[in-house]
Amino acid sequence: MRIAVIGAGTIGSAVAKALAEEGYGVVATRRKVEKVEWLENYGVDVSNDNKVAAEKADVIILAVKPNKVRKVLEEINPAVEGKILISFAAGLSLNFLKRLTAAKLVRAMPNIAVLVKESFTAYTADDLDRKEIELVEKIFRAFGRCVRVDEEYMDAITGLSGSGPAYVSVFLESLIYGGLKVGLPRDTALLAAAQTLLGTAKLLLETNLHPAQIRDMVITPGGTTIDGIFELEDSRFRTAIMKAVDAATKKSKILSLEIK
Ligand SMILES: NC(=O)C1=CN([C@@H]2O[C@H](COP(=O)(O)OP(=O)(O)OC[C@H]3O[C@@H](n4cnc5c(N)ncnc54)[C@H](O)[C@@H]3O)[C@@H](O)[C@H]2O)C=CC1
Ligand SMILES: O=C(O)[C@@H]1CCC=N1
Repeated sequence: MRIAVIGAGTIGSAVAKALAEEGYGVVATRRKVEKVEWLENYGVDVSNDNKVAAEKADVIILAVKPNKVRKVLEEINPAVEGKILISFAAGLSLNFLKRLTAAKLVRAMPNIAVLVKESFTAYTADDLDRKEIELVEKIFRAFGRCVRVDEEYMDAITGLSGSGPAYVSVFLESLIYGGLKVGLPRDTALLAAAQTLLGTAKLLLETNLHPAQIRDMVITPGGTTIDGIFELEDSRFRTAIMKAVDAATKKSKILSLEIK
């Protein structure tokens, strides 16, 4: 099984590395190939020839920015005809992609936690049989969890889990700042914030507890936490997060309209 990752930038190079570590034969392409030579240390072949990379691959992962997709597909067609092509491009629908290629299309949205093999990857596909879906899911599971969704949810997934690590990082940074404000050493504040996030996520995933239940377990009546929660509510923290997901989802919905 040979996989070509076309466009080894931030997400593409993370995926190429993860797949090579899981034993796949991987070629990663980028125009300035010297910027991805470090991937060779992980067993990834690197190239600036998209066409040859696609020709030699069984599965193609397209990890260029949405506005480069048309140009790259013009270049790698017909080498991808009938092969599985997984697009990571935000906002580009299966129908949009179908007009550009005769590959068997998968529209997928991973996130940057690919780097530690903890991505949440949602995907949608129309034309793949059961064996091909199994193959695609095996690829996604090499760098985290995956879920198949109806295409109508892909923009919302983009706004939530695709962009999510950025929001969570802002939250983490804010927790760290809070720790610094009340006098914690930097390294202690960072570890306290990150481990608290990790532990809470694990608690949620490993039990059937709803976040509201976890919140209530932490709030001792008349204790310390409720004073912190009061400030979050007063600052409309939840509204801010909901607005972030909503805005990124809307952007995903209009992205393909902006692309010629
Ligand atoms: N960064 C992220 O966390 C996520 C990004 N995505 C999607 O992945 C795609 C890439 O995003 P990023 O990695 O953030 O962008 P990026 O800009 O870091 O990576 C794109 C790479 O493609 C390369 N490239 C451009 N034209 C090329 C060509 N003709 N041939 C070969 N390589 C070419 C660029 O040099 C660049 O290294 C986008 O479509 C984005 O929507 C999806 C999920 C998460
Ligand atoms: O910001 C972006 O457009 C990409 C898609 C999801 C995460 N990064």
